[in-house]
Amino acid sequence: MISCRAVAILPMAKLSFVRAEKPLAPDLGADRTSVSGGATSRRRDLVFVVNPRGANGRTGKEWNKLLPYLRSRLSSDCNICESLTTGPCHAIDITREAIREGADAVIAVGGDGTLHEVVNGFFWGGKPVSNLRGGNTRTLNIGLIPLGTGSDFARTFGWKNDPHDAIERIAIGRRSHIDVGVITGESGEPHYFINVADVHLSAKAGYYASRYKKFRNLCYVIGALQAFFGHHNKDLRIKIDNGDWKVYPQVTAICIGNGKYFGGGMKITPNAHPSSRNFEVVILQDFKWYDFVLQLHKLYNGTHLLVKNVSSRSACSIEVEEIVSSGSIFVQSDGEYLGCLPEKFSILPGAIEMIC
Ligand SMILES: Nc1ncnc2c1ncn2[C@@H]1O[C@H](COP(=O)(O)OP(=O)(O)OP(=O)(O)O)[C@@H](O)[C@H]1O
Repeated sequence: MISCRAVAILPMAKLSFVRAEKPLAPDLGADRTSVSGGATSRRRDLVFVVNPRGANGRTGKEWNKLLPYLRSRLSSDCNICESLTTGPCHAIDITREAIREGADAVIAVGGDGTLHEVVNGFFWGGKPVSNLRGGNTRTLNIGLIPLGTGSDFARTFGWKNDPHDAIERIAIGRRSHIDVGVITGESGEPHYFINVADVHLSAKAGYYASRYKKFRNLCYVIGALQAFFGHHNKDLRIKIDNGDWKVYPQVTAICIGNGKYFGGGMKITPNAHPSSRNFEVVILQDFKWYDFVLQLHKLYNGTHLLVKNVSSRSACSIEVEEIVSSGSIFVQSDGEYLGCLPEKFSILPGAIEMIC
């Protein structure tokens, strides 16, 4: 499995923007002004970044079925550009290029992994990517047509994996500022997440789950059980909101929620919300595999915070490191393997405007 962190630091010359194979409307750069209802309004330039391999290939099939409806619903007001990803991390490059070209919105079509890459495409070298065409007052939006296996980010907003609902949201165009998480490790190169970042067992579970996507949401339970083989809870040093370092004994997992759900519907950080301007940090300690099995239903309905050895608090930043470095404690962000500890997780309040 590839971590996008390495790819995100490639020089721009190596990146390529794949234009729509079948542009549905005039491409970016065409005349963008239309008159509707007697008032002059500019046509919005929407770039759809589609992962055809999402949900074990179902995303690509659904997208093809969706195109005629999408065209009929949106193309009277919007220029539509579709760009299919060709492999992991490609959505980052497409997004950056689209923003530089002056897109009004980049819409992720796929699962949380695709959304995660699109979010990372909004940034470059620690700063937001800007429109190179300049000279206008556009606001840049991110959108989502959730068509993944877990599609956990969408659950926080109560959105279903129903692309018609998503197209309706895009057509209406209501927007809201949401927070973005930023992760900085030893390399210093920032990496961004929008939903949940997590450490240790759950991150390892996500790593394994990605091999079983053909089993749909069951892949996360299979991944978690596999992750318990050879798993050891670890004493970790944690610093919250730039306070003092504290040792947390026998940590099973640390979950840093901007959104509420991960693992295909587990309500792991039930008090988190992407517009709250902070994370909910949930720490599980001293869990054995049978605790996981016995408490699984509580993880799904969010009542696990009442279980012994589970703690929760809100925070704007959290740093986590091993006491004795082994380089074996997994970190994942939005369900994507990122690397190993140490890492610092901080919130960027209201960093992105989302079509909600
Ligand atoms: N063309 C491609 N071929 C293979 N893999 C791709 C391609 N485009 C993107 N990917 C990778 O596919 C992975 C999964 O994508 P995505 O998140 O959309 O679907 P999912 O895993 O089924 O959904 P979820 O993350 O919500 O469970 C991402 O890690 C992404 O890097």
